[in-house]
Amino acid sequence: MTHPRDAHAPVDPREVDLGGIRGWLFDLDGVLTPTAIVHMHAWARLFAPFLDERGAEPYRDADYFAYIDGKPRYDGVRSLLESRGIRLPEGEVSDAPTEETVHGLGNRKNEAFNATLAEEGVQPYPASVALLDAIERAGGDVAVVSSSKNAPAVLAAAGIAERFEVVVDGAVAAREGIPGKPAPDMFERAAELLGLPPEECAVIEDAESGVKAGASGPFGVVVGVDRGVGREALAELGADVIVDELDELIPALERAGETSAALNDGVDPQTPSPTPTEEDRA
Ligand SMILES: O=P(O)(O)OC[C@H]1O[C@@H](O)[C@H](O)[C@@H](O)[C@@H]1O
Repeated sequence: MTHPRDAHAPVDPREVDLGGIRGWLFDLDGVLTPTAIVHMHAWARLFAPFLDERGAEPYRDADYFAYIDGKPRYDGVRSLLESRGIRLPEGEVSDAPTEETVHGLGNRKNEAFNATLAEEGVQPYPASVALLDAIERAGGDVAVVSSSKNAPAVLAAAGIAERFEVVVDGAVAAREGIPGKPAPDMFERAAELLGLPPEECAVIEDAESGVKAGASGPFGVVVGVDRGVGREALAELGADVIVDELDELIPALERAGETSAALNDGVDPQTPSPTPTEEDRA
């Protein structure tokens, strides 16, 4: 599938035009908190022995990025099983973690995830908090858009829950029947809840499925955060700008604020200030 962003080479984070952006739609795991790695390890704890017992091709970290990262829980299970040609009964959400069903396996992984979260806790990425602070100073709106049904628990554990009035997570998507990533719908719903057109919102994502979701919607800008997917892949998927850490966007955000303040004052920000006259100095 092609989409309008395919043709664009990513712009430098210092050069990106954030002038029209009023809303910021943040993925959670791997963007605000280093929990992508907790999810990744929990999936490995599920699938390494599971595939081994079946004599299937062994589980590798690359499988996480290709089939699971960013997708709703049971979609991740289905996608990985499909990659190995394994079919299991769907089962029910209420299945015990010991059941050999799609839902049982997903619930087994969820136990592993919650055990690690409880044991180790979680701290947000400092550079992501720095960007949140800068957005707050600039008067922007923020939302979390996460496939995870554990998003509220992760936000609370990281101490950043109160920063977000809008959270569109896996539970909200299931309740409202919103298609999960890589569809753009969860991000569009978050923009709607912020009361902003998607064109005035930035999508911030680290996962393939999430960048695809951003690039296939009408969002103002798609920011790819490289936490392992790789710059080249993020660019191919349609990221407009790629960063290692989110504080790299702060200069562009501050410049956009100065530009709009100058425009509001009727001053062309491109025009250098006139040389002060003797009168000015007096
Ligand atoms: O199982 P949960 O917590 O609802 O999360 C679903 C998915 O949420 C995403 O945010 C993670 O990137 C995935 O790794 C995870 O599988």
